[in-house]
Amino acid sequence: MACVLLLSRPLPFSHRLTRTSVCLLSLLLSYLCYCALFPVETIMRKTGDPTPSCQLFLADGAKRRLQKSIPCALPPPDARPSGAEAPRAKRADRRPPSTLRAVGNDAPGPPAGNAKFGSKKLPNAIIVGVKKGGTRAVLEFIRIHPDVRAAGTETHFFDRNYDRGLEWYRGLMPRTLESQITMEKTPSYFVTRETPHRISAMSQNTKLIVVVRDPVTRAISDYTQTLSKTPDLPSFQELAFRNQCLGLVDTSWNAIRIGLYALHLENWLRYFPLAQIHFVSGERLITDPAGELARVQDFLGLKRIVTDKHFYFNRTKGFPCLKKPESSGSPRCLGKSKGRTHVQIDRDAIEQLRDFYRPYNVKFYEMVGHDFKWE
Ligand SMILES: Nc1ncnc2c1ncn2[C@@H]1O[C@H](COP(=O)(O)OS(=O)(=O)O)[C@@H](OP(=O)(O)O)[C@H]1O
Repeated sequence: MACVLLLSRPLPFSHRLTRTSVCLLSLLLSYLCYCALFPVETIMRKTGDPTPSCQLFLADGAKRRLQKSIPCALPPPDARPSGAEAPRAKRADRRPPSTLRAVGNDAPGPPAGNAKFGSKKLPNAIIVGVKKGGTRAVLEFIRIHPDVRAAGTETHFFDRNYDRGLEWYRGLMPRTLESQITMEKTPSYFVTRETPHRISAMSQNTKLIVVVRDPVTRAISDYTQTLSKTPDLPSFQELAFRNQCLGLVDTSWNAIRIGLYALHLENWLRYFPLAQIHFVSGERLITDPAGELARVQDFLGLKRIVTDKHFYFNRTKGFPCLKKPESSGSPRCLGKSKGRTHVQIDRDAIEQLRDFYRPYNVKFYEMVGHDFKWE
């Protein structure tokens, strides 16, 4: 406008030059105003740019984890709940990375952050046993690793819910990014005959973790748990022996049967190579949780991120617990059902059970190539 008014009057050449400069200057000012009002980002979104950069909305840590999957690791359209918006459109999704590392408790739901990223996948690794071995401790300790996400509750898919199908099973899993491992734990799998075959039918590459513990202590732990729910239960000895004087052990009692590790393992080895099964010592898990977790991380091909810095020994509980996470919250011990005071069993019965299990234990040590020293 200013340009038009100035040019409408005849002026000398030098004045015309000045007017041209004024004109160019006003054009430049108009352009700058336009840029300020309509930034490039807005324009890209309006024109439907398909690859918005996630990095704009994520703090440093999350950026690093997402780098491999940029452009944005959105779930495929079919994996997103209907009507769900793309992550960047929602304020709630712009959570700090610390929430990705939320520590689970006894039977936790999925950590709050990261909820809309990634997709639900069938597990790459399963803690298959053994009951009362320390399976919850292993899952809760490994899931503080940023590259691990786990189903909080036991799914019992391969033993009790197999008829529901793999898609049902997948639906129970947390969302994961491509770089993350999906895990679950159901301790009864180890002693269920059909399970190895069914897991191998899902994927022959599934990594298996078995937390083993002295079968005598394990049986007493198992009995203590049942007794806490059924107070009028017969005595441990009555259940454990068909004839205690003759030292005849009742192997049909589940608390005894579960501890025959060598027999159960034979069944797994029909479907999986030994190298695909990792054995955690339930005893060392208590005395050296960081050492056991280092081996679990190596087995899963993970960087050793969970270390002794994450644990402290809680004297009141008598077990290792997780330290307070960097961000907030309080130290985390497992729930009351983990680390109970055991029912007192007389020494003779314990000795008889030790004699009974010895040959099975020796066979188990030979099979796995490791002496767990249960004496
Ligand atoms: N850090 C820590 N805190 C608490 N408890 C721990 C821990 N590490 C291992 N354990 C041992 O875990 C035993 C329970 O095993 P599981 O989690 O496999 O039990 S269950 O099968 O899921 O019911 C539980 O057995 P009990 O002591 O007999 O209760 C514990 O000995």
